[in-house]
Amino acid sequence: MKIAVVGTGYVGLVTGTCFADSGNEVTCVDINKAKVDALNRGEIPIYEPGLAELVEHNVQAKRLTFTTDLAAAVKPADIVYLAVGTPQGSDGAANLSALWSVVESLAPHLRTDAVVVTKSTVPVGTCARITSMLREFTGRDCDVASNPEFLKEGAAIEDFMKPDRVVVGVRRQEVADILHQLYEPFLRTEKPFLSMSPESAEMTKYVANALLSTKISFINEMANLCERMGGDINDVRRGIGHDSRIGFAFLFPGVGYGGSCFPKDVRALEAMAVQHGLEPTILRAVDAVNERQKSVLAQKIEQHFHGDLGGKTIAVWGLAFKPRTDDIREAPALVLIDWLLEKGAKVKVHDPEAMKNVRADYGDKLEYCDMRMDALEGADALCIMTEWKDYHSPDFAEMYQLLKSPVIFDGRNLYEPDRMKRRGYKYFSIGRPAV
Ligand SMILES: NC(=O)C1=CN([C@@H]2O[C@H](COP(=O)(O)OP(=O)(O)OC[C@H]3O[C@@H](n4cnc5c(N)ncnc54)[C@H](O)[C@@H]3O)[C@@H](O)[C@H]2O)C=CC1
Ligand SMILES: O=C(O)[C@H]1O[C@H](OP(=O)(O)OP(=O)(O)OC[C@H]2O[C@@H](n3ccc(=O)[nH]c3=O)[C@H](O)[C@@H]2O)[C@H](O)[C@@H](O)[C@@H]1O
Repeated sequence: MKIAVVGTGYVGLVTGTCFADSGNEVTCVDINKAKVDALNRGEIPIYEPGLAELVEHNVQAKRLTFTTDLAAAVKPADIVYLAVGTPQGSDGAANLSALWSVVESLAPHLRTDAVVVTKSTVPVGTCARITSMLREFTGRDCDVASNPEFLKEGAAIEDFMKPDRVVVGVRRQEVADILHQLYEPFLRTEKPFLSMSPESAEMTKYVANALLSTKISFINEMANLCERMGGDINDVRRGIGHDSRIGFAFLFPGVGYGGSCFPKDVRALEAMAVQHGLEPTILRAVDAVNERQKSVLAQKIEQHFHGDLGGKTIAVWGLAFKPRTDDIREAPALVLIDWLLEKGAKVKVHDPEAMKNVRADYGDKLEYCDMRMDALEGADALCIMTEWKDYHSPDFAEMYQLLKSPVIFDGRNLYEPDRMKRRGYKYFSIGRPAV
């Protein structure tokens, strides 16, 4: 099939590349010329494991191209995927301005039998609105479908190639058949292809992200409670997770969820509820708990240093909102760093992939260390904000020598408190006793 993917960000680039890899002819379109030029030079604008190799392979096979020319990409396309950003607007609802502008621009170039598919996360009713916009612009009924994406950054290729399920929202069975054919190569392990109305598909995406966010906020609240009552959330996590009704996934306590999706999607769903006259009690609580959780390490640091951080040097390991990505959108590490700078601390940072993005925002306000151990030299404490594999088994004796005082604030519970105590550290983590 000939496919146009509009919006070549995390989702658009992965979607386009994976569809090209399964034999389709894909043109990825973006409004950002610098990004398209970079892709045409063979440079990948984001860090996502395995993506660079897959892009290169499919470009060489002449199945994957990049352009800023929307008309040229749309004209021959059997399917036009929309994967532009849908960021949070000032009122909390999703801002769909990029999407509307794309729909208007592509309408004159759409083949009469083409299918337009939303891959972006869009509020319930968006497919219906695109359908009426296209009717207005083209004078005919066009097929518009929803196909929400469930990939995780850092595992995007794997998630796309081996999805737990594929969800499509369609008005006609013929459109479901076309999308089923497109996805068949990815469903060979008998994973379900679920066809429903566009409204249900759009809602499915928000409900999935909201439920995952709820699990995280729930375990974080329980972790904070454990700490005050003398329990250990790790033991509690194990204690509940073996119950097959509960399970272990997404119940790791930490410094709050970040990223470009959970925070905005919870708020967008909240906004939809309010628009429809429903009080989103749980969603508001999930968001509020998460905002509070981003400052739990700051509270521990403040207490330890008796509120005086002026002249102190703090090392921060992990800047990305999660491991295996360079994405720093809504990263909890940045909330901590802003607070440390405000308190007058000197901040030394390390991250395996995200330092370039942080440097673009913070410039010389921070000291950037290419090696994780360099960040520790002369530091009064180390804060761990992202659970990169690089931080799981460091040389604790060497760290002890490098740090000015052996104090660790671990926002991801990477180490065993008792062992840290034996190694001579003062060790604070989430939902476990400080030692
Ligand atoms: N990042 C993720 O892991 C996931 C994101 N999503 C959803 O996918 C959508 C896209 O997210 P990301 O890829 O992360 O966003 P992104 O910000 O990385 O990429 C969006 C791209 O769209 C381009 N764009 C904006 N206006 C355009 C226009 N008029 N014409 C052509 N291109 C245009 C931008 O230049 C940018 O390259 C969002 O709705 C998001 O909620 C869904 C699942 C996972
Ligand atoms: O809509 C989206 O954009 C995507 O959002 C999330 O994916 P992503 O944000 O890339 O990463 P996650 O692995 O879900 O992590 C999100 C945040 O939750 C945090 N988290 C995750 C799991 C956990 O147990 N505890 C926890 O604090 C992570 O540290 C991270 O900050 C969802 O997992 C994807 O299914 C979805 O497609």
